Amino acid sequence: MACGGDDNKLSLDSIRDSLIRQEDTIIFNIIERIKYPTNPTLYKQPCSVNIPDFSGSLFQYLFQETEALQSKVGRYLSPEENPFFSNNLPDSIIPPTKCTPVLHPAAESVNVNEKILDVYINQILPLFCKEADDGNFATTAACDIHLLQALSRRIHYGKFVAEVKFRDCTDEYKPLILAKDRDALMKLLTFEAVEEMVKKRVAKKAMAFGQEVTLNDSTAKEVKCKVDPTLVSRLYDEWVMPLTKLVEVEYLLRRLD
Ligand SMILES: C=C(O[C@@H]1C=C(C(=O)O)C=C[C@H]1O)C(=O)O
Repeated sequence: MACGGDDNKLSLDSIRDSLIRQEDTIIFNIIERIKYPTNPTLYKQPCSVNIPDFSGSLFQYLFQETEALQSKVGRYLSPEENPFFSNNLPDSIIPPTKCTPVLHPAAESVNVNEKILDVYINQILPLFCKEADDGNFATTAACDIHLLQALSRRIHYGKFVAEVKFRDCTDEYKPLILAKDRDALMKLLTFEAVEEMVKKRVAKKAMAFGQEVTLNDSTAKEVKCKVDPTLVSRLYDEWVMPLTKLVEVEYLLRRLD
């Protein structure tokens, strides 16, 4: 999706297919993260160890350093990737690929990662994980980073969704953008039937991906699931879809700049 070239390739169906595939990544990453408890010490600011020139949490330190390294090898040249810590990110040593951009240039200024991080630490982790510290901080942070990057990619995909919706129905979107009418934009871009399907599908996937696989069916005990499917459905209902729609609105408001 990063490169355009042939505008006809950009369709709501192909973008929705990508969102469906991204569900798999998110659910597998949740299953990995919830092997560990919340580990609140990891997110405590300032952290208990002394890190020169750094006053944030151990998690922030690990995440910031991970992003800096990934930035050097071009991660944030992709319009699908949005950094959590954009201050002082090092330049890429890899040159950008030459392609026609799909998104309006103002897309770069839409970034809701601060909100994602806040909701993740304060609401999502306590919902999915046992409240405790087990000391596995580096491994837990590695799982967090994978999951947060997958959530961020999915949520910021709202920019592509909004671009296609705008191209498909420009006459309907234009007056609402000019009037800066957030509520009407939100209403126009919302497809409730699609959202209902998403909630049902992610619950079904959570059930399938979280199953214990045994070789001998006759000795299999009652089906145990590694992640509660209703929680995955709730994650999408309360945070993933609302934040995707927020990104859509923010992008559309800048679409005519
Ligand atoms: C992403 C879309 O826009 C909105 C957000 C959705 C989502 O985050 O899954 C689903 C339907 C729409 O209300 C879409 O139309 O597919």
